[in-house]
Amino acid sequence: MVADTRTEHGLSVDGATVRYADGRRRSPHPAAVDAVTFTVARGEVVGLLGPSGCGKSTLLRAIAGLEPLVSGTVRWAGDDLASVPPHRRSFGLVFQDGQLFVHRSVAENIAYGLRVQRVPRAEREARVTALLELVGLPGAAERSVTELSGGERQRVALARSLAPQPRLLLLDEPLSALDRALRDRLADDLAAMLRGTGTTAILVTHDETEARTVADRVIRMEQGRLVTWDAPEDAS
Ligand SMILES: Nc1ncnc2c1ncn2[C@@H]1O[C@H](COP(=O)(O)OP(=O)(O)OP(=O)(O)O)[C@@H](O)[C@H]1O
Repeated sequence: MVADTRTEHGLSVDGATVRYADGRRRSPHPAAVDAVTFTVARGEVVGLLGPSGCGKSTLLRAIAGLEPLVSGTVRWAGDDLASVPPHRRSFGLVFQDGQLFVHRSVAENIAYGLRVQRVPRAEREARVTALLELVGLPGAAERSVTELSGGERQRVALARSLAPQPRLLLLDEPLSALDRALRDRLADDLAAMLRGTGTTAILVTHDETEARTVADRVIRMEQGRLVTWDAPEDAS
Protein backbone atom coordinates (compact mmCIF):
# COMPACT_ATOMS: atom_id res chain seq x y z
CA MET A 1 0.00 0.00 0.00
CA VAL A 2 1.24 3.48 -0.85
CA ALA A 3 1.80 5.67 2.23
CA ASP A 4 -0.64 8.56 2.51
CA THR A 5 1.60 11.51 3.29
CA ARG A 6 -1.40 13.83 3.88
CA THR A 7 -2.47 11.61 6.77
CA GLU A 8 1.03 11.27 8.16
CA HIS A 9 1.46 15.00 8.43
CA GLY A 10 -1.92 16.01 9.82
CA LEU A 11 -4.95 14.67 11.63
CA SER A 12 -6.26 11.23 10.93
CA VAL A 13 -9.48 9.98 12.53
CA ASP A 14 -10.16 6.32 11.89
CA GLY A 15 -13.36 4.54 12.91
CA ALA A 16 -13.86 6.87 15.87
CA THR A 17 -16.84 5.87 18.00
CA VAL A 18 -18.10 7.66 21.12
CA ARG A 19 -20.96 6.40 23.26
CA TYR A 20 -22.34 8.30 26.22
CA ALA A 21 -23.13 6.11 29.19
CA ASP A 22 -26.81 5.81 30.06
CA GLY A 23 -27.22 4.26 33.50
CA ARG A 24 -30.98 3.83 33.09
CA ARG A 25 -30.84 1.51 30.12
CA ARG A 26 -29.64 -2.04 29.81
CA SER A 27 -29.30 -1.91 26.04
CA PRO A 28 -26.30 0.02 24.69
CA HIS A 29 -26.93 3.71 24.06
CA PRO A 30 -26.72 4.60 20.32
CA ALA A 31 -23.31 5.95 19.48
CA ALA A 32 -23.13 9.77 19.48
CA VAL A 33 -20.22 9.38 17.03
CA ASP A 34 -20.35 6.22 14.98
CA ALA A 35 -17.26 4.87 13.18
CA VAL A 36 -16.19 8.25 11.77
CA THR A 37 -13.18 8.26 9.44
CA PHE A 38 -11.59 11.33 7.85
CA THR A 39 -8.31 13.21 7.57
CA VAL A 40 -7.23 16.83 7.75
CA ALA A 41 -3.96 17.76 6.05
CA ARG A 42 -1.62 20.29 7.64
CA GLY A 43 -2.69 23.80 6.78
CA GLU A 44 -6.13 22.63 5.69
CA VAL A 45 -9.41 24.02 7.09
CA VAL A 46 -12.28 21.52 7.14
CA GLY A 47 -15.88 22.54 7.76
CA LEU A 48 -18.00 20.06 9.73
CA LEU A 49 -21.71 20.51 9.00
CA GLY A 50 -24.80 18.73 10.24
CA PRO A 51 -28.11 19.11 12.04
CA SER A 52 -28.42 19.69 15.77
CA GLY A 53 -27.61 16.60 17.82
CA CYS A 54 -25.83 14.73 15.01
CA GLY A 55 -22.60 14.48 17.02
CA LYS A 56 -20.43 17.37 15.75
CA SER A 57 -19.42 18.67 19.18
CA THR A 58 -18.86 15.17 20.47
CA LEU A 59 -16.54 14.41 17.56
CA LEU A 60 -14.60 17.62 18.21
CA ARG A 61 -14.36 16.81 21.93
CA ALA A 62 -13.14 13.30 21.11
CA ILE A 63 -10.42 14.73 18.84
CA ALA A 64 -9.44 17.09 21.67
CA GLY A 65 -9.25 14.12 24.05
CA LEU A 66 -12.16 15.33 26.18
CA GLU A 67 -14.36 12.30 25.40
CA PRO A 68 -12.96 8.76 25.35
CA LEU A 69 -13.30 6.64 22.22
CA VAL A 70 -14.95 3.24 22.64
CA SER A 71 -13.23 2.23 19.40
CA GLY A 72 -11.17 3.76 16.64
CA THR A 73 -8.19 6.09 16.72
CA VAL A 74 -7.26 9.75 16.56
CA ARG A 75 -3.75 10.30 15.23
CA TRP A 76 -1.57 13.30 14.57
CA ALA A 77 1.27 12.86 12.07
CA GLY A 78 0.65 9.13 12.35
CA ASP A 79 0.99 8.99 16.16
CA ASP A 80 -1.95 7.55 18.10
CA LEU A 81 -3.09 10.11 20.70
CA ALA A 82 -5.00 7.63 22.89
CA SER A 83 -2.60 8.09 25.79
CA VAL A 84 -2.00 11.82 25.24
CA PRO A 85 -4.13 13.98 27.59
CA PRO A 86 -5.94 17.04 26.14
CA HIS A 87 -3.44 19.63 27.43
CA ARG A 88 -0.54 17.77 25.79
CA ARG A 89 -2.08 17.52 22.31
CA SER A 90 -1.24 21.12 21.32
CA PHE A 91 -4.77 21.50 20.00
CA GLY A 92 -6.72 24.74 20.51
CA LEU A 93 -10.45 24.92 21.21
CA VAL A 94 -12.88 27.79 20.68
CA PHE A 95 -16.52 27.56 21.75
CA GLN A 96 -19.64 29.51 20.85
CA ASP A 97 -19.45 31.73 23.92
CA GLY A 98 -15.68 32.25 23.88
CA GLN A 99 -15.30 31.39 27.56
CA LEU A 100 -12.94 34.26 28.31
CA PHE A 101 -11.58 34.90 31.79
CA VAL A 102 -13.82 37.78 32.84
CA HIS A 103 -11.56 39.15 35.56
CA ARG A 104 -8.61 39.55 33.20
CA SER A 105 -7.86 42.14 30.54
CA VAL A 106 -7.89 41.40 26.83
CA ALA A 107 -4.07 41.09 26.82
CA GLU A 108 -4.05 38.77 29.83
CA ASN A 109 -6.63 36.55 28.17
CA ILE A 110 -4.63 36.31 24.97
CA ALA A 111 -1.34 35.76 26.81
CA TYR A 112 -2.75 32.99 29.01
CA GLY A 113 -1.48 30.04 26.95
CA LEU A 114 1.86 31.76 26.43
CA ARG A 115 2.33 32.11 30.20
CA VAL A 116 1.56 28.41 30.60
CA GLN A 117 4.24 27.73 27.98
CA ARG A 118 6.61 30.06 29.92
CA VAL A 119 7.14 32.31 26.92
CA PRO A 120 9.27 35.30 28.09
CA ARG A 121 7.37 38.50 28.80
CA ALA A 122 8.75 40.61 25.94
CA GLU A 123 7.85 37.91 23.44
CA ARG A 124 4.41 37.51 25.02
CA GLU A 125 3.73 41.21 24.64
CA ALA A 126 4.89 41.23 21.03
CA ARG A 127 2.70 38.21 20.21
CA VAL A 128 -0.35 39.79 21.91
CA THR A 129 0.14 42.99 19.90
CA ALA A 130 0.47 41.05 16.64
CA LEU A 131 -2.59 38.90 17.42
CA LEU A 132 -4.71 41.94 18.26
CA GLU A 133 -3.79 43.35 14.85
CA LEU A 134 -4.64 40.03 13.24
CA VAL A 135 -8.11 39.84 14.79
CA GLY A 136 -8.87 43.49 14.09
CA LEU A 137 -8.65 44.85 17.64
CA PRO A 138 -5.44 46.92 17.69
CA GLY A 139 -5.08 48.93 20.88
CA ALA A 140 -7.57 46.83 22.88
CA ALA A 141 -4.92 45.16 25.08
CA GLU A 142 -5.82 46.86 28.35
CA ARG A 143 -9.58 46.76 27.93
CA SER A 144 -11.69 44.69 30.27
CA VAL A 145 -13.35 41.78 28.50
CA THR A 146 -16.63 42.61 30.27
CA GLU A 147 -16.97 45.78 28.21
CA LEU A 148 -16.53 44.10 24.82
CA SER A 149 -19.32 43.35 22.34
CA GLY A 150 -20.12 39.72 21.48
CA GLY A 151 -18.18 39.97 18.23
CA GLU A 152 -15.16 41.56 19.95
CA ARG A 153 -15.22 38.82 22.55
CA GLN A 154 -15.09 36.12 19.90
CA ARG A 155 -12.18 37.92 18.25
CA VAL A 156 -10.33 37.85 21.58
CA ALA A 157 -11.21 34.16 22.02
CA LEU A 158 -9.75 33.47 18.56
CA ALA A 159 -6.60 35.44 19.36
CA ARG A 160 -6.22 33.54 22.64
CA SER A 161 -6.56 30.19 20.88
CA LEU A 162 -4.07 31.14 18.15
CA ALA A 163 -1.46 32.52 20.59
CA PRO A 164 0.18 29.20 21.50
CA GLN A 165 0.28 28.29 17.77
CA PRO A 166 -1.80 25.12 18.12
CA ARG A 167 -1.05 22.40 15.60
CA LEU A 168 -4.83 21.98 15.20
CA LEU A 169 -7.56 24.48 16.02
CA LEU A 170 -10.99 23.06 16.88
CA LEU A 171 -13.72 25.67 16.41
CA ASP A 172 -17.14 24.72 17.81
CA GLU A 173 -19.67 27.15 16.31
CA PRO A 174 -17.52 30.15 17.21
CA LEU A 175 -19.81 32.59 15.36
CA SER A 176 -23.23 31.12 16.18
CA ALA A 177 -24.06 33.54 18.99
CA LEU A 178 -23.59 36.58 16.75
CA ASP A 179 -26.12 38.32 14.55
CA ARG A 180 -26.15 37.62 10.82
CA ALA A 181 -24.26 40.70 9.54
CA LEU A 182 -21.53 40.38 12.15
CA ARG A 183 -21.31 36.69 11.50
CA ASP A 184 -20.73 37.17 7.78
CA ARG A 185 -18.02 39.74 8.42
CA LEU A 186 -16.31 37.59 11.03
CA ALA A 187 -16.49 34.53 8.77
CA ASP A 188 -14.47 36.44 6.16
CA ASP A 189 -12.04 37.58 8.85
CA LEU A 190 -11.75 34.09 10.30
CA ALA A 191 -10.94 32.68 6.86
CA ALA A 192 -8.20 35.31 6.45
CA MET A 193 -6.83 34.68 9.96
CA LEU A 194 -6.59 30.93 9.46
CA ARG A 195 -4.98 31.30 6.01
CA GLY A 196 -2.64 34.07 7.21
CA THR A 197 -1.35 31.92 10.05
CA GLY A 198 -1.39 28.63 8.07
CA THR A 199 -3.49 27.11 10.86
CA THR A 200 -4.92 23.61 10.45
CA ALA A 201 -8.52 23.72 11.67
CA ILE A 202 -11.91 22.05 11.92
CA LEU A 203 -14.87 24.43 12.00
CA VAL A 204 -18.17 23.04 13.33
CA THR A 205 -21.18 24.98 12.12
CA HIS A 206 -24.85 24.65 11.18
CA ASP A 207 -24.34 27.20 8.45
CA GLU A 208 -23.44 26.02 4.95
CA THR A 209 -22.45 29.52 3.76
CA GLU A 210 -20.17 30.00 6.73
CA ALA A 211 -18.57 26.60 6.15
CA ARG A 212 -17.98 27.40 2.48
CA THR A 213 -16.52 30.83 3.34
CA VAL A 214 -14.08 29.56 5.93
CA ALA A 215 -13.25 25.98 4.93
CA ASP A 216 -11.28 24.44 2.06
CA ARG A 217 -13.46 21.36 2.27
CA VAL A 218 -16.73 20.41 3.90
CA ILE A 219 -17.72 17.14 5.58
CA ARG A 220 -21.21 16.40 6.82
CA MET A 221 -22.59 14.31 9.69
CA GLU A 222 -26.01 12.81 10.31
CA GLN A 223 -26.93 10.72 13.34
CA GLY A 224 -23.34 10.17 14.38
CA ARG A 225 -22.08 9.16 10.96
CA LEU A 226 -20.13 10.98 8.30
CA VAL A 227 -22.45 11.02 5.28
CA THR A 228 -20.69 13.20 2.71
CA TRP A 229 -17.34 14.74 2.19
CA ASP A 230 -15.82 16.76 -0.61
CA ALA A 231 -12.71 15.17 -2.00
CA PRO A 232 -9.53 16.89 -0.84
CA GLU A 233 -8.45 19.14 -3.71
CA ASP A 234 -5.03 17.65 -4.18
CA ALA A 235 -5.96 14.00 -3.62
CA SER A 236 -5.83 11.75 -6.65
N1 LIG B 1 -22.85 14.68 28.07
C1 LIG B 1 -23.73 13.96 27.36
N2 LIG B 1 -24.35 12.87 27.91
C2 LIG B 1 -25.21 12.12 27.20
N3 LIG B 1 -25.55 12.37 25.90
C3 LIG B 1 -24.97 13.43 25.31
C4 LIG B 1 -24.04 14.27 26.00
N4 LIG B 1 -23.63 15.26 25.14
C5 LIG B 1 -24.28 15.03 23.97
N5 LIG B 1 -25.08 13.95 24.08
C6 LIG B 1 -25.93 13.37 23.01
O1 LIG B 1 -25.05 12.99 21.94
C7 LIG B 1 -25.63 13.32 20.68
C8 LIG B 1 -24.70 14.25 19.92
O2 LIG B 1 -24.62 15.50 20.58
P1 LIG B 1 -23.65 16.68 20.10
O3 LIG B 1 -23.71 17.77 21.11
O4 LIG B 1 -22.33 16.10 19.80
O5 LIG B 1 -24.36 17.11 18.74
P2 LIG B 1 -24.12 18.43 17.85
O6 LIG B 1 -24.21 17.97 16.44
O7 LIG B 1 -22.88 19.11 18.28
O8 LIG B 1 -25.39 19.29 18.22
P3 LIG B 1 -25.58 20.90 18.19
O9 LIG B 1 -25.41 21.30 16.76
O10 LIG B 1 -26.99 21.07 18.67
O11 LIG B 1 -24.55 21.48 19.11
C9 LIG B 1 -27.00 13.91 20.98
O12 LIG B 1 -27.95 12.88 20.88
C10 LIG B 1 -26.87 14.39 22.40
O13 LIG B 1 -28.11 14.37 23.05
